[in-house]
Amino acid sequence: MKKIIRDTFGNLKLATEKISINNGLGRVLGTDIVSAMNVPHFNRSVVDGYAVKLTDIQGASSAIPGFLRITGEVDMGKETHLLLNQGETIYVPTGGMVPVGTEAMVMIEYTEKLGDHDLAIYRNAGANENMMLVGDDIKIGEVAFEKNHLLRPQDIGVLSALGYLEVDVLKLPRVTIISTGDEIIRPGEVPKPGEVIDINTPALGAVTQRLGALMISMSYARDDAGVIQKAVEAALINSDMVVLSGGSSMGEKDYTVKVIDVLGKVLFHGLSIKPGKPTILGVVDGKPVVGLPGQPASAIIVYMIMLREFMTVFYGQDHFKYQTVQGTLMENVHAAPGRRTFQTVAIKDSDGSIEVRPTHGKSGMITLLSYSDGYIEITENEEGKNAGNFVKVTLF
Ligand SMILES: Nc1nc2c(c(=O)[nH]1)N[C@H]1C(S)=C(S)[C@@H](COP(=O)(O)OP(=O)(O)OC[C@H]3O[C@@H](n4cnc5c(N)ncnc54)[C@H](O)[C@@H]3O)O[C@H]1N2
Ligand code: MOO
Repeated sequence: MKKIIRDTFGNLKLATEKISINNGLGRVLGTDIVSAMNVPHFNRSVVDGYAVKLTDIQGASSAIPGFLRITGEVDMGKETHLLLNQGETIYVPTGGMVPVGTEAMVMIEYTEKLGDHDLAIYRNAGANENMMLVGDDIKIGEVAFEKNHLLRPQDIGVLSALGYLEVDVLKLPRVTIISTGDEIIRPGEVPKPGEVIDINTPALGAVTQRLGALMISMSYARDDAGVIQKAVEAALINSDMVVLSGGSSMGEKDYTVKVIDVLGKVLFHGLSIKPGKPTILGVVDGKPVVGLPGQPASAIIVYMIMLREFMTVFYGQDHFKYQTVQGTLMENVHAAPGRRTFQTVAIKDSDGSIEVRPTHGKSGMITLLSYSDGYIEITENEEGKNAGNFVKVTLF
């Protein structure tokens, strides 16, 4: 699946848009960010203390202090034109600009004022100690971030330090989710026997959001090839990806694969995974059209796995790694032979060691996922896992 997604859609490019850096959290950079300035752009003190020449306090200690003449004080936030000469010292507050000639800063607690103009210093210092020099943080011309970098809170801080108010980011991939099925009714409606309140659209929308994409629309289609085809065509106008829920199997009224076949090309119908065997992937107008199994737990798990691959393609980087924890399996787990099994599990922290227990239920049960914390993967070549095995859990 990974390979087919990368080979077919590897060239899909998202347009960029300019946004305020204050809305940048979780967005992906559309350009390299090259620093147009040095940060800091003046030599500054990182302590409240006194500017010194190294030789003036060489060998100074609590027993034998160095004595210096105080010739001035730097004002916070102002440029200083003071000059530090041999035998002199100048007070500089934390963050203040250090005078030309300063070789180190000594913290105020290692000094003692003797009258208004004399200072005893009770320790020595190394070159540039307690100072931040021009460009120490970021140098002019330096690439602060490369294109496709995912912005975290600290990165927003870097952008602000570099003078950015706005930044170019990749547009969020737009996804339309279409739930198919004659039995599906909208959330909020009261189901008659045989009808089912839609679970998948809201849940898949939330997966979309969590993975950094945008659900632009959700719609419903009856089990009718013409209706589904029209819904897909309409969705493709404004979407980067279309997701159909239900109708992926072999039933008489399972039209997803037929519709993709008419509009474009079916890349695969069926994956050797459990759950999610009947999953479909197609391409229409160069865009992915995904057919998810209708069973809610299957649809959600398969979508989490597939969308992550698509986001890697869209954003050019694997930003959306799911978190994993390792723990000890507490019960034997059997796998479907020849299929990669995604076994849902619950985890419990027992005195610092993680206990992993399989959760059981039918893939039509949405609570199977809500009382699970994640899943373990059992490869197609394994028959299962045994109690006592150390396993990796991918968290939901
Ligand atoms: N003869 C076979 N039958 C089935 C097979 C098979 O290989 N041969 N595979 C089974 C597996 S596995 C799955 S998964 C399902 C997939 O079926 P579809 O993708 O065609 O989905 P539907 O038939 O439309 O629905 C299945 C089930 O899920 C409920 N559903 C559908 N959409 C929603 C929704 N939006 N919200 C809540 N629930 C939904 C639907 O009512 C059905 O109960 O096929 C098996 N059958
Ligand atoms: O493979 Mo279906 O997706 O078991 O529920």
